[in-house]
Amino acid sequence: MNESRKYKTKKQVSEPTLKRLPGYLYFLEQQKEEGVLNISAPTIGKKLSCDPTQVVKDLSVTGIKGKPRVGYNTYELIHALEEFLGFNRINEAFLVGAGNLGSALMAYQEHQELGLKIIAAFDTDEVKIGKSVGGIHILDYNKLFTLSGRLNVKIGILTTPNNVAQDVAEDMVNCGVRAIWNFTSANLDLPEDVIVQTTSMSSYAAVLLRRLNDSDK
Ligand SMILES: NC(=O)c1ccc[n+]([C@@H]2O[C@H](COP(=O)([O-])OP(=O)(O)OC[C@H]3O[C@@H](n4cnc5c(N)ncnc54)[C@H](O)[C@@H]3O)[C@@H](O)[C@H]2O)c1
Repeated sequence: MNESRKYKTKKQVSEPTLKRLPGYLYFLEQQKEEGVLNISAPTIGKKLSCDPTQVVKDLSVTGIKGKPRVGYNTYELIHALEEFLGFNRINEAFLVGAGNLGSALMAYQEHQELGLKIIAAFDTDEVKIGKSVGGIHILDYNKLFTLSGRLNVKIGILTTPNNVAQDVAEDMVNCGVRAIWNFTSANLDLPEDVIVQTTSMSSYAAVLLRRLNDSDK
């Protein structure tokens, strides 16, 4: 890869673009498996229902440019996307709240392919403490404070009940966490420099149901 190539800083990249990038990567990996060496923006756009101009704009964040009549080199683009998204680095994460959803996330090892590795889970429930799910130990929540100093983990996954989410999130931040993947419905109030990504299944369900309802009219 060209060492002089400069990535745009992620702050300049819009959230819709960032959300589309993993989809491009997934599609390109499929194409690589099928032996496709070069691929054009219109081909990518057609498959992913995206305007080719938008595809070119999105992929430009990696610093890779397609060649006229040839397109992108599949391998080069995959590598650049992985590097841009941080998928080829392993980022360690804590999970707090090893209940139904937390356990499902712990058992879902494919997160590692996205560069995210849950190294420990914490819970207050004595029945769960000491057990493990997907090879990940569930530890006493009180140990979060002592262990975080040693482990220097920057990512926290929040899967507690909503009513304790704010307190737990504040604890995570006090333990050095800089980015929280929030699965609760709580609207977290945290310092501005903390990155919070909320995955609210209820809002996705609301959009789905509303669209279904509209399409029936
Ligand atoms: N289960 C789902 O499919 C689902 C879907 C969407 C959203 N959510 C959201 O995810 C969150 C968890 O849901 P769930 O169904 O897994 O609940 P759950 O009750 O099964 O799990 C919550 C876990 O958090 C632990 N916990 C409670 N207080 C704690 C604290 N102060 N510190 C550390 N751990 C604590 C509990 O012991 C329990 O193990 C909720 O906010 C819920 O709204 C769940």
